[in-house]
Formats: sequence, C-alpha cells, structure tokens
Amino acid sequence: MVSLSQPKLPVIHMADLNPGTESWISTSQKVTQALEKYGCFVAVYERVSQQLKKEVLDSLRTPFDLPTDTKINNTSDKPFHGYMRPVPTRPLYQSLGIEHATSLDDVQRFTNLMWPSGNHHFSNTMHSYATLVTELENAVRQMVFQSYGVEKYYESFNESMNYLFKVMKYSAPKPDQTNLGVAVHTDKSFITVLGQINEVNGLEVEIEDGKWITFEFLPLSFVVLATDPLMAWSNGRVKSPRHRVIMNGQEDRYSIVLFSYKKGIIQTPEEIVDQEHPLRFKPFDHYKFLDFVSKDENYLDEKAIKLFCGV
Ligand SMILES: O=C(O)CCC(=O)C(=O)O
Ligand SMILES: [Fe+2]
Repeated sequence: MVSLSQPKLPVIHMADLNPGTESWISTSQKVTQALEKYGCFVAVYERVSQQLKKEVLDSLRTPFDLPTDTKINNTSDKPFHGYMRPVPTRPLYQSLGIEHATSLDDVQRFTNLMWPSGNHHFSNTMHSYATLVTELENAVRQMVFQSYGVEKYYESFNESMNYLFKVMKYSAPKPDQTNLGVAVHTDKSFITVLGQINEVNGLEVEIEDGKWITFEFLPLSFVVLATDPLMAWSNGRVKSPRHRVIMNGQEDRYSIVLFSYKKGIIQTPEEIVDQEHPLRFKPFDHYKFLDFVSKDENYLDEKAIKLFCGV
C-alpha cells in the first residue's frame, strides 16, 4: 500500500525569547522564512502550560452558555470586535471579543458584562493567558522586523499596538447543516496567533494555490498567521495565507485568537523599498482599513488591501 504523507505546516520551537542570542537569531530566520513561504507556522510555546490551556478551555466554554441577551452586551465601536452570533450563512460560529486583554481591568470589564456578580477565575485565567500569548506575538513581530533590518521601528510600533482576544465556539454540525465553520478569508489584523484550545481540528490553510492542509492539534502549540496588513508592510515579501474552518465529527470546537492591530498608520519601511522592489502599498490607517473591509463581505479575501491602498 502506498502511503502519502500529508504536508505539514513548519513547526518552530519558540523557546528562547531573549533578543540577540544565537538561538533567537536562528529562530528569527526560520520565522521569517516560514512567513514568506507559507504565511504561517506552528509555534511550540511552552510558557503557556497544559494546565493553563486546560483552565482557559474550562473558562471559555462558560460565556457561550449564557443567554444571547447577555452575550450581545459585548459590543465595540470597532468592526468584528464584539459578540458575533450565529447567522444563516455561518450557523456554527459565534465569538466574543475581549479588547486590551493584557490589562486585568479591561478583562474584568468584559467579565462583569457577562457575570454582573463577577467571575474572578475567568478574569485571572484570561488575563494570564493573554499576557503570555501577547509576548509570543511581540517576539514574532520583533523577529520579523529584525530579519528585514528595520528593528529600529519595533519599539515605536509596539507602543501603538492593540490586542484583541476573540474566543470562538464552533458547534458540531447537525446532519442537515453545512460543515463550514468560517469561510475562506485572509486576516486583517497585523499578526494573528491562534490557539486551538480543545483537540477538535478544523483549521485549514492554503499553502499553495488550491493546496489546503489541515492544522493538526499539537499540545503547547499555536498557529501564527501573517495577514494582509503585514504582507503590505513587508512590501509583499510575507504571504497572507487564505484559511478557513471546516468542522468534522460530533464535537464542538473552541479556539482563542489574538489579533494585534496598530493604532494609526502602517507604512512599509523605506529600507525595504528599492528599484528592484518598488513600493506596492501606500501608507494606510489600520482601523480605517478594517472599517473598509467590514462594508462588504466580498472584501474578506486578499483583494481588499489592494483596493484600499495598492499602488
Ligand atoms: O478558529 C480558527 O481556527 C480560525 C479563526 C479565524 O480564522 C479568524 O477568526 O480569523
Ligand atoms: Fe482568520
């Protein structure tokens, strides 16, 4: 019997997060290469322990069991940031957004909307998780900036980042339902760090035209995805991968996803623009881009960024 092995996403161990060490430099090269080739990779990141992941899973199931009238209190002035309920075109998916989850006060504000009498365990668990996963996002971003020789922009960029954590539930499809969890799209954040929190697979990434692979759950791992804004910032070097969620089987799936956003303008560093690599995207305001995308379902793929700020 011929066994065809399924291609897998590159797996990178994010063990040493001290900038400048030899292992940091070699990890930076792997990270940037993976983002250029596939637009994503699997990050093994042991700072988030199995125990913490288990507590996050136990915690994040709970708000979804609340009545819809409670969940809709999770609102935001930014698109896609508040409660997204199941809709006919996307019946399996719902999500809640926790903005600025690295601040315990902000997590508590979310918690108090869901449980007016408080829920310290939820707040503390989400806050610990958010802090550690944000460190992973920061390391990846710093590595990419360093690989392109533009680390000098990292600190100022860092000062203007917002971190949105979205907790997502995908219900197992009933026999007469579609198994599409989330339709094909590219991400509009700057970097996405996705934690699949229970062992139900479903995330699929297009690594080449028409070639889709399934992310298979690995303990202590996260999927880091590049996005349209990062692709534009890198002048097209980094790929923004199309991805989707397809549900199989009888179990609900939970994920918790960090989306980083930059307040203000994202601009390709002049150092990575030259005659051979002319500027491909004009400077653009990140949240205005998000508003633009939210106006039309058709903009959920990669053409939106070209329409918005392509040269
Ligand atoms: O839940 C997942 O695995 C993917 C979610 C996703 O792609 C998104 O929210 O942009
Ligand atoms: Fe996505």
